[in-house]
Amino acid sequence: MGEQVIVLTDLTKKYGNFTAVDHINLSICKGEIFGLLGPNGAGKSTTILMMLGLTEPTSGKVEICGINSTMNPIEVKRKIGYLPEDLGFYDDMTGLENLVYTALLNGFSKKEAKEKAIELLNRVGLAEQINKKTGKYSRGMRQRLGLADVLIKNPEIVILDEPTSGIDPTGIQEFIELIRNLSRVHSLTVLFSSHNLDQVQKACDRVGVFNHGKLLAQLDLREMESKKVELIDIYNNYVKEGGEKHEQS
Ligand SMILES: Nc1ncnc2c1ncn2[C@@H]1O[C@H](COP(=O)(O)OP(=O)(O)OP(=O)(O)O)[C@@H](O)[C@H]1O
Repeated sequence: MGEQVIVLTDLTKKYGNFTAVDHINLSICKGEIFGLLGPNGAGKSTTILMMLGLTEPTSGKVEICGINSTMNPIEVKRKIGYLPEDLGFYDDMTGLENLVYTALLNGFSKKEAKEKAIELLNRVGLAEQINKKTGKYSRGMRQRLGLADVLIKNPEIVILDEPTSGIDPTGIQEFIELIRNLSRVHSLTVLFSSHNLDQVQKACDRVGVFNHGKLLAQLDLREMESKKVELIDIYNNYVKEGGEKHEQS
């Protein structure tokens, strides 16, 4: 097994008497694409907030590259690039200007910022859109730009929260290919949180099935493929209690 970059130990978060995250144990290795799969309210976002050091666990701990997120949130933020469902840009600025702005905020000189921004725009497939105002970008283009934006600080881990919502099917496929390619070429560890089983299946190496705050199963998708086991069957088996059955699209 490779280097473990995300380690959750008995991680629990309670809001009053309600347990949003319930004793989760999970290790994710460098370079893996791991899916957090579960219906709304399963506890995925709360788990991510604890990884980022933005919410304190009630008990248990989170370690990111060996750093405790709760004790050292600033150090951890340097390791993680977090792409929320909808990242805001300055719509009257071009893709290039937006990225240069982020690079300057991250301490790059003007020359380095421009070089870095152009390199990343190329990497995410937006080379032809660099001088277009982001207000005119499609949802798929905005998400690519969002990915470039989080990659500026060279994170070891990228966390994507419902990254494909609102993108058309071709855009989704391209975005997933982009993530897989980035992970393969740059050994980037990716956490892909989604309630869309189909997309998680296409994007991820492994998947954790969440429901009612619990991590019910950890599945190796390539292994399942070779054994011809269907994710949808396992998912429905675990999540049926909550009444949410997933129909494959
Ligand atoms: N600040 C809070 N106070 C009280 N309850 C909360 C709070 N934040 C989250 N919860 C509850 O914790 C549970 C888990 O929420 P969470 O947002 O982590 O789920 P999720 O899997 O990310 O779902 P979604 O896909 O809808 O974001 C939900 O029942 C939610 O209502």
